[in-house]
Amino acid sequence: MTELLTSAQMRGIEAAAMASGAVTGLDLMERAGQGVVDALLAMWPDLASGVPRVAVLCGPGNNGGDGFVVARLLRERGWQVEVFAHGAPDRLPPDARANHDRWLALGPVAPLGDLCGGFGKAHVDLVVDAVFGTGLTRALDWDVEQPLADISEWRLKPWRQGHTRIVAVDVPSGLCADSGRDLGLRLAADLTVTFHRAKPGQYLAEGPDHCGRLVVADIGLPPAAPRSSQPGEVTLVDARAPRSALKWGGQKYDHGHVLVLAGGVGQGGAARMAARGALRMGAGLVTLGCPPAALIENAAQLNAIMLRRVDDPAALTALLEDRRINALCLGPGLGVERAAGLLPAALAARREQAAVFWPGLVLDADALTALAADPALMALLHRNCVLTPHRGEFARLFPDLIERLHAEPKGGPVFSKADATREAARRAGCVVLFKGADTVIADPEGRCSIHAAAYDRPAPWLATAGAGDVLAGFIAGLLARRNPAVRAAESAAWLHVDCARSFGPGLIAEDLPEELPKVFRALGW
Ligand SMILES: NC(=O)C1=CN([C@@H]2O[C@H](COP(=O)(O)OP(=O)(O)OC[C@H]3O[C@@H](n4cnc5c(N)ncnc54)[C@H](O)[C@@H]3O)[C@@H](O)[C@H]2O)[C@@H](O)CC1
Ligand SMILES: [K+]
Repeated sequence: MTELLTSAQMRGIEAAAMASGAVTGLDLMERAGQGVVDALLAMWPDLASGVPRVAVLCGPGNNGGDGFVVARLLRERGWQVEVFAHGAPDRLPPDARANHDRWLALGPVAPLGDLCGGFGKAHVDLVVDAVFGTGLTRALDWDVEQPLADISEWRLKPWRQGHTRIVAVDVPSGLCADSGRDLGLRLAADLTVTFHRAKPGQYLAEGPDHCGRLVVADIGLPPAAPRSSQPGEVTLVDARAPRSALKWGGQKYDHGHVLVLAGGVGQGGAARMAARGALRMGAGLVTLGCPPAALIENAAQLNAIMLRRVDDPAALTALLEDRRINALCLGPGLGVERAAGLLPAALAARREQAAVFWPGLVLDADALTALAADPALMALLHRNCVLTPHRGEFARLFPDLIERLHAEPKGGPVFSKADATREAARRAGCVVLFKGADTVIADPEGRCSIHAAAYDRPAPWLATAGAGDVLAGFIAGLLARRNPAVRAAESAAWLHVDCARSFGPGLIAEDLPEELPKVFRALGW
């Protein structure tokens, strides 16, 4: 898992490094500026061969300080650099002020407001956005928003010659680094160079759409000791996540038995896709449990997946006497009424071996709607449950949290999807996987991770009917294989996107489980 750092955590690490005497603020600022220059030259090597014209936009804090360093380093390369600043120099923090003054020996500083209307007919190769970084505390005022908006518009003018590239220092100005929420974002970047570690806001909400390519520059801050994620931290689900799906041998009963509960006649497709997902994920056995009237329909469609009749809660309780069933999936195509009926029996299932434990339980779709309608059920959730709401289901379950998430952001850092998911998991007492292009997974102890289908992992084809049913099945499969709930959710989210990316355009939900063998092979398994 890759560590992500909020603004407050970043400030803490910087302060600790400076207090230890290992670095000074000026060292860090110089390395940050150098990191931006290195990254932009690596992305656009053609710029190095000419004498590019650059506009550097500097703000009133240390982000602006980084901008003054970039301006100086580019000027020293012989580039034509103009600097525009927002705020009075005598109010700059000391390191930013020092770099402002160093720049003054090389060139003037014009007010940011001079950019209203854009650059006119001038040709500009590169704009460096160093107005606000992690210190953004409120929405942009119009006197900052206007010039940034004007540059955005100016870029699209048909009479302009050549391409103007935008590099954002740390985050595009107006993006909340913690939440990815828009606090007056007007200028999307082609490249964002962030420092030490990426920030949650670069993966959440509006972040990925506005950062362009994301590069993390090392500025010599000490690395955190390697360890698994801790309460209060946010991590990024990375390519190490799918390891929990790896099979090491054993016979089918060693890999668990998933029971997927299905709904009535004509409603079985979603549950069958979930079951197929669980089976391909390596569960030793998968059984579909449906009402008697739907047996023929399901029997006609299933081979490796077993079929059992589950009429009602009593039948489910009886079936769960089979102690080999160690994971359940409720929701896809189940029907809200049947879900409400079966949920108490599913939640009551316990196993006693060395200690009491609960079978893994994925609650999706109709099971979430049933859960939202009956708060008493919420109290029965246990730590082997995984709730997989999309935004609408999350709103039914936690209306106050969605209201906070949708409220117009005023001050920063803004309440984020990570905050909302973490609070939901705490209340539910189980793992919550809040779906989206920015999927967030949290456990009741406050651990939180993000899986973003963005940057080098976009998966727009996943927006297709039934994709969520397969994800529920993937999680159930990994739970049956005795993965902790949070790890099952993270691995499933990663593999789900990988399947979509491996299949590519034209994907339908049925393709996702069938793509898993190819994805596993590509992982070298
Ligand atoms: N934390 C670190 O370890 C490092 C930080 N560095 C840079 O420092 C940045 C953070 O610097 P700061 O904390 O000074 O924060 P910023 O430079 O992002 O901005 C803070 C300043 O802007 C003002 N402000 C905030 N929101 C405003 C708004 N909407 N309208 C007008 N003024 C507003 C604040 O009052 C403050 O004066 C990082 O993004 C990064 O670029 C780097 O120099 C390297 C090391
Ligand atoms: K910025």
